[in-house]
Amino acid sequence: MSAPLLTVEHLRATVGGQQVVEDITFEVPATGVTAVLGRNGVGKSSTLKGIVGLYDRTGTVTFDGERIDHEPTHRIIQRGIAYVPEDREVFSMLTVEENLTLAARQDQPRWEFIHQLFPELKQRAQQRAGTLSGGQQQMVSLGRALINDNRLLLVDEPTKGLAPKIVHEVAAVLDEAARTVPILLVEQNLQVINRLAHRVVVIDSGRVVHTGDARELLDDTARVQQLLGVHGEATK
Ligand SMILES: Nc1ncnc2c1ncn2[C@@H]1O[C@H](COP(=O)(O)OP(=O)(O)OP(=O)(O)O)[C@@H](O)[C@H]1O
Repeated sequence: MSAPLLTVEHLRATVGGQQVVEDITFEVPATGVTAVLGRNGVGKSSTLKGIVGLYDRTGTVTFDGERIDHEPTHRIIQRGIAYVPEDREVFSMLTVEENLTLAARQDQPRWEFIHQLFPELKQRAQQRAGTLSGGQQQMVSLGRALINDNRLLLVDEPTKGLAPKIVHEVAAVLDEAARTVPILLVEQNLQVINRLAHRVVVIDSGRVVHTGDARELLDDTARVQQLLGVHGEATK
């Protein structure tokens, strides 16, 4: 693996006094998709929130050689780490275009890239985001991250609750985006992992229990069953 872009060491996170991440250590390379896997409630989302400072955390997080674990979230975002939350936070009363414009931090928002990735968002530019389908809102949410020239994307369960056809579309967008920016992806759908992920980090009870090549893990159905409690065929 080339030099990591993000290094997480002994990350521990708490929210409301409750410990939600025990002791997480892993690296994210500077290219490709690194998937965070694990059963429900093991601390995947909390790990992303700890990295971007949305939950109180201790431990060391290094981004491109610099410590970011004491920085506030807005400073981390300014460094070029985009965070796409699980619940598709869009401003429902604002239009698609307004949602995207508000997210643009840089002098030259990447409108062309966004419209190429999401032709539908161009057609629906004047529609209020709250009236979009779940899949379309997910596209807005991803668009809000991709409109900036970010250096790393943290994406939390982007296909959750979406119809299979839309899951496929979201995966296609992430696949395309991953050619331009590395992605740390929390995802439960193993077909999506199979399509996108190069490396995997498996969490159980707030700790990392496996890291390695995505294909190697997915080809080992017994190990998938052991680590994730799902049948290996779910990856096909
Ligand atoms: N804001 C919060 N308040 C209280 N408990 C929380 C909060 N966030 C997370 N937790 C708890 O921390 C644990 C880990 O949650 P987290 O959402 O990180 O897991 P996850 O692996 O992402 O799960 P899922 O796959 O179900 O989204 C769970 O027991 C959860 O209930």
